[in-house]
Amino acid sequence: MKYVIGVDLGTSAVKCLLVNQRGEVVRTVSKSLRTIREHSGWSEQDPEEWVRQTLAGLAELRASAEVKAEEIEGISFSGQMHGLVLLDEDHGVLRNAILWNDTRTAEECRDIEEAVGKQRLLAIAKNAALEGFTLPKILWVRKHQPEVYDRAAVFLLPKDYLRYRLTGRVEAEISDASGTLMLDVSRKQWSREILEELDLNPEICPPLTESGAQTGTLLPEKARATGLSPDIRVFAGGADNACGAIGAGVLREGQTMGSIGTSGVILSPQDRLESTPQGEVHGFNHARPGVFYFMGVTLAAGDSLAWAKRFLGPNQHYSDFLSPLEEISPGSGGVLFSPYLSGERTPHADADIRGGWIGLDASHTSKHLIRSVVEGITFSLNESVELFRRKGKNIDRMVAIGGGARNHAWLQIQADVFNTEMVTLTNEQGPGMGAAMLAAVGTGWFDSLEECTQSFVKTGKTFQPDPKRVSVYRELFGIYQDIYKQTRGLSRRLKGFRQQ
Ligand SMILES: Nc1ncnc2c1ncn2[C@@H]1O[C@H](COP(=O)(O)OP(=O)(O)O)[C@@H](O)[C@H]1O
Ligand SMILES: O=C(CO)[C@@H](O)[C@H](O)COP(=O)(O)O
Repeated sequence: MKYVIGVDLGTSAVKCLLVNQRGEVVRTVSKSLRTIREHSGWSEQDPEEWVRQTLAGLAELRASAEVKAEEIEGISFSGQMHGLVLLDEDHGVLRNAILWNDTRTAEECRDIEEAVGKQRLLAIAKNAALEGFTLPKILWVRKHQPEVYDRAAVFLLPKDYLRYRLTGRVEAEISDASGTLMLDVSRKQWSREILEELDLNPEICPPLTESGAQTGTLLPEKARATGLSPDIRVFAGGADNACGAIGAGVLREGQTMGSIGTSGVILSPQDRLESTPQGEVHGFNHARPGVFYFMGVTLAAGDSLAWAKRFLGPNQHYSDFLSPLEEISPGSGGVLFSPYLSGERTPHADADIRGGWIGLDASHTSKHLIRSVVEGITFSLNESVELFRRKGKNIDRMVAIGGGARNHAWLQIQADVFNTEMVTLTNEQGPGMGAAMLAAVGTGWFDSLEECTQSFVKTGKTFQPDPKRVSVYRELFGIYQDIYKQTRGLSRRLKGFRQQ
């Protein structure tokens, strides 16, 4: 039997999957990652920890599976998007990586809009200037840490850095590069225009590579450290959401994926990419060549649930913690939760908004709070679903992936709130599966991702919307939508009191 490995560098963990030629996941190893939050709105990780945990994960994967090193033919990567890793001339890391959910760069976003122009930015980069993207992070470092910036020779995105450390090759993969705000997304080239307007040296941008391209083999010392063959072929990989979509078989216009991981994502492929007038949804290059996708993001989706679990059920497994989903009725007894723990992206690109519960009374228990958190996360994602529908997309079937797809009661809530059929996968492994599929196609097992999908992607249970609950949720969603409008001013007034 032959095998490939998919590595997903997520936010909470790096996950390594060993997949055989039938698309069966033979082994998985997950190694947790620490996020550093020094100030409110900041979010960083240590790139060295990514490398250490990945090497440990790969070594464990190799040791626990009864396969010969030479049977593993390829490896590829998926990664959390947008994060900034700055390297010096010798490719040493200059500071902690600034992550996708770090919102310190509101000022730099306004600087970008002023220098490039909002409409021109949308025309080239297909996205509005948002705090999470890479370009404003580079400008923040230039402004606030000039001594670091002056030594910066090149930047890399998280999984591209990880791949560099395993292969020695410095390259930026296209689907991830489209999340930097520096790529001319249609042309698949770094945008000289954007870089020039912001007075950035184009050399800071690494050479580009396609998602399915081979980017070398493992460095001998990394092969020794992991027990893998130094001849294993390494393929570039993709942004985690692009890889999540590949793993879910979401490759074509007309299909939709709903992912609830640390963040929450609604993603739908596009043959052509016209930006929305104000960039309300993101537009990126898919890891399938020639295809793009629209995407809406809830910054703290699973993250909100994980936060609530820390004090409402720290020692419980998620299956027990989420038992109130079976016991409490839709609407959580009149309690609504807004999941703006890290600010928000879609549809309110607002770094200052903060979340909360509304409607509490003395009869409520922790069960109501837990259900309301799940409903609030789902309402927030429904804002993206509604935006897509307003853009003319027909969403009557959605493939569910990520941690949020592991709970049947939550999947039913998603079907009822989104008013769409929710489909699960029998071998759901998140973006790591998409990375493994890029390696499977790269090694020549299949002629195309479509062919690989037919053999690897297996759908499981489906959840149908219930018309009664759909109508209850429609009414609640209207109230939920008002929370943003009614609390925006309050969040701004509270800003000065946040932990700085
Ligand atoms: N069994 C479960 N049921 C429902 N939600 C879960 C479950 N396990 C994890 N989650 C949620 O999924 C999130 C992690 O999602 P995952 O896709 O594994 O991670 P990441 O975003 O880091 O790639 C957690 O924060 C949690 O909110
Ligand atoms: O910022 C985005 C997408 O624009 C996030 O989706 C990140 O890509 C992180 O993903 P997870 O760790 O939640 O998988």
